[in-house]
Amino acid sequence: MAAGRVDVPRRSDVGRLNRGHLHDFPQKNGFNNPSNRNNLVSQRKDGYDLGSRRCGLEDLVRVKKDGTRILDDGVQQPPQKKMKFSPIIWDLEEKEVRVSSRNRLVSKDTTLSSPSPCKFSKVVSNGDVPVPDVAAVLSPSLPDQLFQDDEPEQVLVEEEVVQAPNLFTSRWASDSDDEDVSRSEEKVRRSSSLESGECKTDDFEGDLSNERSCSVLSTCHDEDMVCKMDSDGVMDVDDMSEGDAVDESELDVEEPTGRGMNMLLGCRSVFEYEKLNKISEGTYGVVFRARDKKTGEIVALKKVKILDRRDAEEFGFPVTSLREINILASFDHPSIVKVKEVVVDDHDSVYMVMEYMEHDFKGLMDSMKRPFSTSDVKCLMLQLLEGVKYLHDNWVLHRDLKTSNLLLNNQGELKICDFGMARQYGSPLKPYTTKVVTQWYRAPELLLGAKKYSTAVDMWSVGCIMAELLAKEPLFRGTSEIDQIRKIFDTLGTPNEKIWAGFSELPGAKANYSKQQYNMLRKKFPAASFTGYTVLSDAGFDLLNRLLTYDPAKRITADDAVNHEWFRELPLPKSKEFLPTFPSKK
Ligand SMILES: Nc1ncnc2c1ncn2[C@@H]1O[C@H](COP(=O)(O)OP(=O)(O)OP(=O)(O)O)[C@@H](O)[C@H]1O
Repeated sequence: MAAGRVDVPRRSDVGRLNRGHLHDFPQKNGFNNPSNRNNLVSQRKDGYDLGSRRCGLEDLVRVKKDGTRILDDGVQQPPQKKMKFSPIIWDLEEKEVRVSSRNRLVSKDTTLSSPSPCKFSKVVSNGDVPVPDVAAVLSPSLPDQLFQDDEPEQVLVEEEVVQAPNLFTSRWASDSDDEDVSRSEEKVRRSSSLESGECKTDDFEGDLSNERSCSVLSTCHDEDMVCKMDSDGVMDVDDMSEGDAVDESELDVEEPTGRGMNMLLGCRSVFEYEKLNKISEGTYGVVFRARDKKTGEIVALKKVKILDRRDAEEFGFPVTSLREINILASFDHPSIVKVKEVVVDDHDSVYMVMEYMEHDFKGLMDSMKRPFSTSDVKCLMLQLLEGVKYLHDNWVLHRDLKTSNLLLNNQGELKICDFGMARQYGSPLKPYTTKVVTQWYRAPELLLGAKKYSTAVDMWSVGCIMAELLAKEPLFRGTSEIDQIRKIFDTLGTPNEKIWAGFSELPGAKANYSKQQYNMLRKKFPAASFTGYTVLSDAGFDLLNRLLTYDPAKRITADDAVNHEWFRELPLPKSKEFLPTFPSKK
């Protein structure tokens, strides 16, 4: 453990132990390794930073025996109040956008200090969907004057602060950062004289050499999305289409790291980068290849798509993008694409600056003549599973795992990208939208309309990806939802109550499906083949079968999949450096 760090037991450990569905899972051929309950420790040994957190508040917060925390200023904090994983704070009560004392974050962590050139715009509702007003993108370093007013008992404490790269301690900081920081702090202090901490920063513009304000980040509107706030004033961005519950119960999820907090604060200009070419244009963003003018480093710039700039006031900042920035900026794992910073342009368009990855697997496999070898696939699957395990350990569902969202660089590193559909989940499960996961990779429980689902939906997608990596073509290519279900049933057999308890109660289970009695998957992946089918050992097939298990409660977890026998039998997983290289896409 690094000096000055304290180890905080992770909630995800508790959750995993409580999930219990592993007990239902049939023990077969010894492939089902018991869940590694100590995986967090072992992960740290492997260099993954999952559990270690630096508590920057030791001397700021004293804890009474009953768990009540007492701040230095004497404010008592109710026991067990946790900050949710969100650097954005919303205020439902106030009509005007403002910094509310109720949303105060207290931190003595100077590494989290940053100027906060916030420029807030009003939130506009379309009248149908209740859109809450945005309070602020808060800087933990906002001066106390800003908060010295009402309701001290509701002060939120950021309990476990992780030291992490941020704009002001990273290489992105300019030489004059210290000066800029203190200057902008001074500006914020002055602006704090505004009523109730309203943060008006228009007059910062042009004052900070390399920064622009992030006005867009304070507005949120999406047809199907609303941003909920719990009683603590902490945002829970949610998708309200498809009858998602407005469950006010405390999700109470910890923030994986503290990085996200700072990403959204002071933004540099996109003109620090030279755009080279467009890589791709997706639903939520355009992705460019670009060069950092200072360092020459090649990066990927993902421009957040706002439907029509003229209507930006109306449409606001897409929630999917807020989610993505929130999550990506907070995570730090070798299998998750890194967001280096968030930048804006002259028109307040927002860009995520990401590490550049030369390939995505969809494009790659389209251009490959032959499929990956078994040891290549094992290497790739291990990286994917480690990434998914990290997400699930940190209470995040990706909900859109597919080959085009898996990137590969020339060092053989696989990274998961596109967290636009990702969201936190909690225990007990709440109903979520089922319109997630691109159809071909969508789990049967989603296709059949289950509103409560969990990590197993990602594991199904991983199964589809494993099959695709092996065969170089998608496993279930449905042309519609019903065709997707049909294709799955035709291959894996039509499910019933016996193999999937609760199946018959699913909304989609009432339809009259043709009865396919047998699981035909082995035919597609035989143990030996002279006909060109992809060969897969018994252990490999066992893993694939467990990933593609109907009953989500019995589907293998990322934790168990990482430890599956297949990865230990010959041929062993290739090491990353020996993966084949491919001509870089431009
Ligand atoms: N860091 C990166 N480096 C290189 N290419 C990237 C990077 N991030 C994304 N891309 C490319 O851009 C494509 C789209 O990215 P992403 O999925 O994040 O955008 P999106 O708008 O959410 O797309 P979609 O609508 O397909 O979900 C990826 O498939 C990949 O080809």
